[in-house]
Amino acid sequence: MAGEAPELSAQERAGRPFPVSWDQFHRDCRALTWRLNEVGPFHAVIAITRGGLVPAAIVARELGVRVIDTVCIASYDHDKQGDLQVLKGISEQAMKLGGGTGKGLLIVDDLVDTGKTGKLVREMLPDAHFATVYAKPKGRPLVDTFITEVSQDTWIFFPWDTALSYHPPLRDGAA
Ligand SMILES: O=P(O)(O)OC[C@H]1O[C@H](OP(=O)(O)OP(=O)(O)O)[C@H](O)[C@@H]1O
Ligand SMILES: O=c1[nH]c(=O)c2nc[nH]c2[nH]1
Ligand SMILES: [Mg+2]
Repeated sequence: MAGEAPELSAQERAGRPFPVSWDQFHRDCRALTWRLNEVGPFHAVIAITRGGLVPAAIVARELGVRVIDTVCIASYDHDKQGDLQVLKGISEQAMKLGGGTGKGLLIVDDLVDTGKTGKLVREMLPDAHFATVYAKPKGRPLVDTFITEVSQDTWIFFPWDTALSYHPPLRDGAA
């Protein structure tokens, strides 16, 4: 409609950038595992793809868990959230390991933002433990264990989505 403000993407609404390096991400995943080690043992790790694949590999390695399954969910197209689509559900074998309710299973994702993705997976596995590396306030109540909370107006830039590039000096107006 004429005069209507254009819709802002999640990233535009989230004014503060929070870039995370591979090094930092690895350290944060290890810190997450220290906490999870007190909660387990776990029969299997369920990674919420795609972002959950990277922390799931690191956490599973540290915890000595070799059974890893995926639940494949798409919601953001870059930084715009649409309807959640479950592209692949949890395998029958992993469901069995969790007694049908997820008991003894560990769900891993890179972050919770609005909490929509986490809520959907929790409904599939109500008794599973849900861990993320980062959490924003809206999604935080859904998570059992996380490492770093960032404000809702922050956009986290993960190392697999970014590359090194030139940054102008602060005095030239760089943020
Ligand atoms: O709490 P929410 O608002 O639901 O957002 C969190 C989800 O968004 C991102 O996934 P995305 O849908 O971008 O897919 P991807 O993991 O394949 O990048 C992120 O990896 C979480 O899974
Ligand atoms: O790379 C990302 N950074 C974020 O802060 C975020 N929130 C939802 N989905 C996200 N993806
Ligand atoms: Mg994701």
